[in-house]
Amino acid sequence: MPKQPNILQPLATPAERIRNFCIIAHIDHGKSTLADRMLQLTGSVEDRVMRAQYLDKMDLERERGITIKSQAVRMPWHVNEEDFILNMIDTPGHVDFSYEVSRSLAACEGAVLLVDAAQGIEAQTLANLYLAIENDLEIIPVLNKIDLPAADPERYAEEIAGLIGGDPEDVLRVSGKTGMGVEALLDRIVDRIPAPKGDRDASARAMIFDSVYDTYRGVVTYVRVVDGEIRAGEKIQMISTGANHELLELGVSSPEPKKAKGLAVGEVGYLITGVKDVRQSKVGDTVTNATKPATEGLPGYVEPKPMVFSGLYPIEAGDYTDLREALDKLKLEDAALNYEPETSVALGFGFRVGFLGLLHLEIITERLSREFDLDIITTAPSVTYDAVTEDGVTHHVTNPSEFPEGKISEVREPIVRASILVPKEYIGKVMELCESRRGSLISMEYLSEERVELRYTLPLGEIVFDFFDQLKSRTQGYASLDYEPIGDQADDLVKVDILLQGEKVDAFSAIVHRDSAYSYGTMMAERLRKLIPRQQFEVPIQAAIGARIIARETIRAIRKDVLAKCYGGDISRKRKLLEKQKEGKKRMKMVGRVEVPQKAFIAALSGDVEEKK
Ligand SMILES: Nc1nc2c(ncn2[C@@H]2O[C@H](COP(=O)(O)OP(=O)(O)OP(=O)(O)O)[C@@H](O)[C@H]2O)c(=O)[nH]1
Repeated sequence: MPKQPNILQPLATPAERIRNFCIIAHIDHGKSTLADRMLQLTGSVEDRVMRAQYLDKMDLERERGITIKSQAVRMPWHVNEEDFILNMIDTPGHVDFSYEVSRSLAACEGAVLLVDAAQGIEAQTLANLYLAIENDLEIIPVLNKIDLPAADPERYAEEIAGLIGGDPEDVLRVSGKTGMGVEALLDRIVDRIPAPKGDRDASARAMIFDSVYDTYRGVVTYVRVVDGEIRAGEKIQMISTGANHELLELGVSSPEPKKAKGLAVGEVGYLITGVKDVRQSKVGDTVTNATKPATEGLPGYVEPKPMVFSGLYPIEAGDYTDLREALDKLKLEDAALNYEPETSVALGFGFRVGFLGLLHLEIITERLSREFDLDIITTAPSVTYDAVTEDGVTHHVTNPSEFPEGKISEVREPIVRASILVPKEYIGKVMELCESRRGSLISMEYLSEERVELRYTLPLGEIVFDFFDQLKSRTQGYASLDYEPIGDQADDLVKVDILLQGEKVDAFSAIVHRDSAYSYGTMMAERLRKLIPRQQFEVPIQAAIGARIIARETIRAIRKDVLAKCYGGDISRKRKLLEKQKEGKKRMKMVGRVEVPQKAFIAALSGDVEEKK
């Protein structure tokens, strides 16, 4: 008798036995813990080797408890006498990575909507739910953490049913921690989520939903096959660039990588082509067979676009080359990271770096310090402005110091639509904050008796700074925020320069609304007055819009004579003091005639200001 193909093996699994799903949840609602239980229950990971948050491979992720990179896992599940393959696609939870989230969702037919039974729906639950609905996914609502004493499943089941329709009784109740209800959830995934559909005889079309750089294996590209099949050993083509690549390895993660003969319609797996850089294998792109390429890519491909820019400078000038090398390395694994060299009077040689958002910035700077042991200073994050000069030319400004001089007819800035969820008693405080940041209210909607969703349009430049911290502190941590860019808009924006004895200090230039120009100018001038040591002459510190001075502080003159103290004393002590002064000078930057310790610049940027002695 011919041997039956084992349908649990890749390439042999018929599409109708596959279920592709993801888990969407707000941060900390227990996605990773639930994924761990699923791995255990399906026998994908033995109890012996199970460790908490198995799928969060990066140390930094585990420590911060956030998921940065999505991964896919293939798990067998047996129900009603039949074998199935469940592909769980992990999605990053944060707004900065929403494009990656949308691609992960597009690789699935269904989504488990996971909500903490003690917290209820939060902003990221909603944002991801909307994305899942846009992608036509079947939604399976689930309340998690029902083992918690504070859990209130009845109340939140109502809230969820009110949001997505259906019966509150239909909302599953599980505990990722104890494993309660998780088997029933796996059964329901098989039952409710549609099997993938595709044309097995067509040229291959597989969507890249993740691309990860691995030091040992090079770039590992995760794909979901939509049509046709990809076989090990063949040549593949990237549709966006037309580039052909040799397929060195193909396989599935179960969850450890396992080589396979191929991937057919509906399957999820990884490809290794030997490319060195994730830019050659971009999220959203379509992979096809090089010999019989599909003519059209799958819809939805977008180039990642940096939204927030900041200058990164080594604190020790000698670390510049190390910083460049570190950025070059990070770029291999991060297609959204962009940078170019930049010099600043105040901070020396560094880089202008583009990020997807603030969390992205934070992750990169933290990795530079932890993994590369670099001490760096970042300038205040800024967005991209379009400044139109009177001659009709548009200047794309990612660094305030590049803002064009002379008459400007219009300045446009990026705008986002923000959704903020808060308990109703904080509505007033949130509105106050949004209004102080030039927000305009679009709508206000009660999700339940307690909770409200406020929608605002806000300039991105107003929220990149400390908006989230402000929001949290005004609502005792209860508010959650999500936003998406919706284009740009003109406003009365000006560049404020800070001058030391008439010389501009580039690192402190900022583009702000005219109404905030004065407060920005006085704040920076005051900080610098406190931080810069007295010189042998008087030093004016000014804030200016163009040629117009809007604020002024003065550092009074002093004659700093180090030798005065040892008048008549012994010569070796005098020499020592002179040496010491020379040492100190090395760390000084000259702005015109003014000597400024680099420390002062750093402190002024970070707001860490103590009055000098
Ligand atoms: N009591 C209880 N705690 C849980 C349960 N599931 C998760 N937790 C805890 O909730 C916290 C967050 O869980 P994670 O699994 O890290 O949450 P996550 O949603 O993956 O978080 P992100 O990756 O940051 O989005 C951890 O401290 C878990 O131990 C549960 O069912 N019951």
